[in-house]
Amino acid sequence: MSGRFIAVVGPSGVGKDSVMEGLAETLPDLFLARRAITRPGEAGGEDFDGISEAAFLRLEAEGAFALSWAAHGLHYGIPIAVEMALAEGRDVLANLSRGVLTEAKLRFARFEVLSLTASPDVLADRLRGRGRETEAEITARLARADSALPDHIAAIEIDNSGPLKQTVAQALAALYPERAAR
Ligand SMILES: Nc1ncnc2c1ncn2[C@@H]1O[C@H](COP(=O)(O)OP(=O)(O)O)[C@@H](O)[C@H]1O
Ligand SMILES: O=P(O)(O)OC[C@H]1O[C@H](OP(=O)(O)OP(=O)(O)O)[C@H](O)[C@@H]1O
Repeated sequence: MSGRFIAVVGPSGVGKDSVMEGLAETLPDLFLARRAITRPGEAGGEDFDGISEAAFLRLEAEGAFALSWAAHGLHYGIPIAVEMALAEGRDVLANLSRGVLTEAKLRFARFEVLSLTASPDVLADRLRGRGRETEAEITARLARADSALPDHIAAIEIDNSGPLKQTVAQALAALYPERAAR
């Protein structure tokens, strides 16, 4: 059977990449989608492929991305390699924009959404602590923090205001209930 495409969504700074890494530590067989982003490669945070806008647009036109979108003045792409991992039966985790969920649901036969939340104060602290964005960029990211998921998208919702370990344990239990039963 093919793997599941698991979209991880939520406001900037909520902990999407941290939770994805925590899940992959426990389940090394998970495939973490490495995104192409038009952000300088040394920017820090998640492991991503930093490319120029011209390179991004060329790759996008060539069909190199399973999904692509623009946000925060940047372009983002999920490499087509995820299709191969799914075909091998591996579950794929990808940090997505909430705006691309409808398209993703149509594209992937087995599709799940992990929606992470945290209070505005926690988000602001985390973004400042991460230190990747300027104060103006942080303000812009906080302004879109409460955008909702589309109505027809069912999601596993987990609050990541507490310890990361707790969130990872909750996500594991929700995504892999058979593990908890063992
Ligand atoms: N549960 C948590 N408790 C404390 N800090 C966290 C937690 N989850 C994430 N962080 C920290 O918050 C910052 C933003 O996390 P990150 O995973 O980059 O979020 P996102 O990918 O959603 O923008 C990082 O510095 C990360 O280490
Ligand atoms: O439409 P939204 O749901 O608001 O999401 C917009 C973008 O924000 C996040 O990007 P990015 O990884 O650059 O930011 P983050 O690490 O701060 O979440 C997310 O992965 C999307 O690419």
